[in-house]
Amino acid sequence: MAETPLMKQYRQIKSENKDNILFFRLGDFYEMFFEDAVIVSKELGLTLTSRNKEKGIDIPMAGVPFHSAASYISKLVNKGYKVAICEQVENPKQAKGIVKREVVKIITPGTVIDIDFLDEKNNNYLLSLIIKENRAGISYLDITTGEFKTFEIEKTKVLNEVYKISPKEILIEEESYKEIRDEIDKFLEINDINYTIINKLKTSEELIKEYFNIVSLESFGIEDKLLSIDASGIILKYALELHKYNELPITKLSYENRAEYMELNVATQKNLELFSSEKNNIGTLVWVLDECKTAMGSRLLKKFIKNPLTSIEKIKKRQNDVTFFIKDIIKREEIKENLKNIYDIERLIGKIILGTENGRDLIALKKSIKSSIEIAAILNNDKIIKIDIKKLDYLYKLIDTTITEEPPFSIREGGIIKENVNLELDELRKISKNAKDIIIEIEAREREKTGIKTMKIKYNKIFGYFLEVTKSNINLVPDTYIRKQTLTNAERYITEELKEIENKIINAKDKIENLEYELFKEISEKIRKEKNLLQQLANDISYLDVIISLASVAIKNDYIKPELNTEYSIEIKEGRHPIVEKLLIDEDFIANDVYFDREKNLIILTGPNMAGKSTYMKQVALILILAQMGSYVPADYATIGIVDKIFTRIGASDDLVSGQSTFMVEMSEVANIMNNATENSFIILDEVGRGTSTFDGISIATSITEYIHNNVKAKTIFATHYHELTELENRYKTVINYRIEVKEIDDSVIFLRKIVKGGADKSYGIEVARLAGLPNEILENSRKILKNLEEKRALIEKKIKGKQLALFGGVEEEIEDEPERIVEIKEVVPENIIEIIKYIETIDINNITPMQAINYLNEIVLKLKNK
Ligand SMILES: Nc1ncnc2c1ncn2[C@@H]1O[C@H](COP(=O)(O)OP(=O)(O)OP(=O)(O)O)[C@@H](O)[C@H]1O
Repeated sequence: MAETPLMKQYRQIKSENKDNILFFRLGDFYEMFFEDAVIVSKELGLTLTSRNKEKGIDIPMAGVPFHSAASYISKLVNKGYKVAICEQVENPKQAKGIVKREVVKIITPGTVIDIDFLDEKNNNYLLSLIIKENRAGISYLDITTGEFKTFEIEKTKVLNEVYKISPKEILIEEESYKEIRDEIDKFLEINDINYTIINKLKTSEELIKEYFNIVSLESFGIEDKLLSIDASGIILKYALELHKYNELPITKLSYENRAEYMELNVATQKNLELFSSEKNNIGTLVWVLDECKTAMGSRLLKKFIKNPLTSIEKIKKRQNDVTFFIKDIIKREEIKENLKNIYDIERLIGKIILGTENGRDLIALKKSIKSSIEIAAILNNDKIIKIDIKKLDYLYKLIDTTITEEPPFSIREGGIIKENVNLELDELRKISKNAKDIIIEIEAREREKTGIKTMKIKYNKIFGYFLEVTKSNINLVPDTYIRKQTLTNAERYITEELKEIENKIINAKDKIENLEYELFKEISEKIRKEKNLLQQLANDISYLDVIISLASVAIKNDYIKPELNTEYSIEIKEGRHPIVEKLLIDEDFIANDVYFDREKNLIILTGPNMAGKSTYMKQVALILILAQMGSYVPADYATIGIVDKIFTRIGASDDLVSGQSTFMVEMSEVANIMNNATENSFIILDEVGRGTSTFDGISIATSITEYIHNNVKAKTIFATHYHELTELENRYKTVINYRIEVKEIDDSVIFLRKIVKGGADKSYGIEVARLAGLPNEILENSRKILKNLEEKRALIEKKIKGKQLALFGGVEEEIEDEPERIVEIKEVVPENIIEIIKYIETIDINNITPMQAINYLNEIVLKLKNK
């Protein structure tokens, strides 16, 4: 069979939407064909059918009903697909030939506007990226709230910033993509972010000016930021095209100076468990801090957490606001009650601008405005937020006097507009309301006239209103009645008068619906005019919500106000880990101090597995983040010199995904830290060097510590199993040893969780194994082996030390010209230690040089490898 006109139309539209799944409107359904049908049937579990054969081949087809399409679309978009919605754009009854169809919008993961399908506590960002030489321009937009920001940074920091923003979709300029393809491909895959490669715009500046109706970019502070201009142009064009140049809720573009925020790289953001990309945030910092009453507040709180400040004035402003609400319990609690009644104003105003609002949205807005006005009254002269009450009051009254309290979901149904708003509407309503009375009147009159006492006026969908007369009375029916239907016991008639009334009722209903729709849109338009005010209100309310949440959390968890300054030193007394302390059920959290100044800035932390080393280090980092975001902190006392960056090297969580060896990942992260940390940074190193053999590990750990001491000078905590590292305290003035105290009773250890001065002398691995439930037999055997090993090791160490043959430091210095030899000593796994010891013991250790010792070790390794 030849191609039908409909399929011809389909093909034409599909050819312009190759990258999108085409939802093709056919009556009450959206149909997908060919490849699209196969994809959606798989992704949405729809039945795959087929349409009349074309050239002898079945056309695969799948469809969803129009009224429930939104949830299907959102599922597809969440899976990363782009969906083009193709509608019938003329009335099928009036169409000559095939109905005209057009794509009216395209929905992509970063441009979803249907907020019912978005997570309310997370922004839905679209981000654009452009790179030139070693600089990058980034813009990001949440189309549901209108937030549109841009900044420029060094190219090396792109991924850190993108991870902070966590966009749903990225637009990457073509040349830029080529440049960073290797890094970004992996990153996008791991973090499940969709991307589109996009051409640079030649007219970014013009587009921005035209969209915002401004003559110069100066008002946005980006007149000389060429990369930002290009990145913003890309986003704006993309969003406008997808929404077919309808008005978007974007009212301004702001330039962000990223240097005002603490730098946190991707690994650090993950390691510190600030937030989770999942909905479930349990065990994260957000989980502890989020007592916000509004979704807007929760979204802003996440931004605070990801972006601790570095400017002391700005931190203090927030801190003072938190303090205000800690002190004024009455205002705090009263405002909280009001916040509970505030809806997502940010997204409501977005809907109004996009034209997707309904009556319920206006009622939600009204209630939110009412509570906001009450909040303003409670705050009175306390200048925490600056709301223009007069204008808000006008908007409140506008909605209150016009929109019914419980409007229907659809704005086409009527029942939205109150009485006394519009004369014509009231008249029409009267007609429709009176219709029933008129019908009753007619019934009475006709009974009287004909003498048929049992005659009734009834209604059904086919005939509308009709008169029903029982068979026994048929002879009394006048000629003017028009017979419509015969039943067993009765006849049904209509009259001219009844038809007339019926038309009036139907007409009135249509007119009411149309008029209500028009009036509704007029009211929306008036609200839309105040979008700047409402966006400002949304900002103020979210800020207030976050500040009050921080105050409530501080009180509930017994936090204190940290002192902040621009000095180098940090002192925290009785600090606690904000998350772990909340997760402990049977145990109390043991608080610990930390102290850094220029004289002592490098802590070597030893202690058994599971004693609490990671907890301690992370708690220091988290307290810094809390302090610099303006929050109170879990401690008894804290004075904090502001830090510019926090770095962490912890664990091996990413290794599985990236495909690199654990050691490689570890070393590249350490390299990144060494290259980027400044003396104002704070560094956590957990077990660095563990990814390779003991000997290499110790050498590398040692030289890292030395490098930090000599060059970086950042405040650092280095947790390690290598007690050998504790010797550095003797060599370097700024190094200080701490350990986590344990108490040994017979064969078991009790973790005291207290940090004390000095290094640990063993690692208690077997004890931890016992706690983990390893069978006794294995434990006993391990203890014997360990004892044996320790004796031999002590013996060898004595011999080696006697000849300045320490396995680090000394050796390193002597073989400096051949550093690669150290690296060769790999893969010496603990099980092989006995063999190594045996081998070493055959050597006359008193008569060899350090170089020879290294050579011997290499030989051993080779032997073991070849075994
Ligand atoms: N200060 C503390 N007070 C109470 N419990 C603590 C404290 N610190 C740690 N813990 C508990 O001990 C557990 C282990 O702590 P952590 O992971 O910090 O140990 P670790 O020394 O880093 O271990 P490993 O070396 O095996 O990584 C925590 O999950 C927590 O339950």
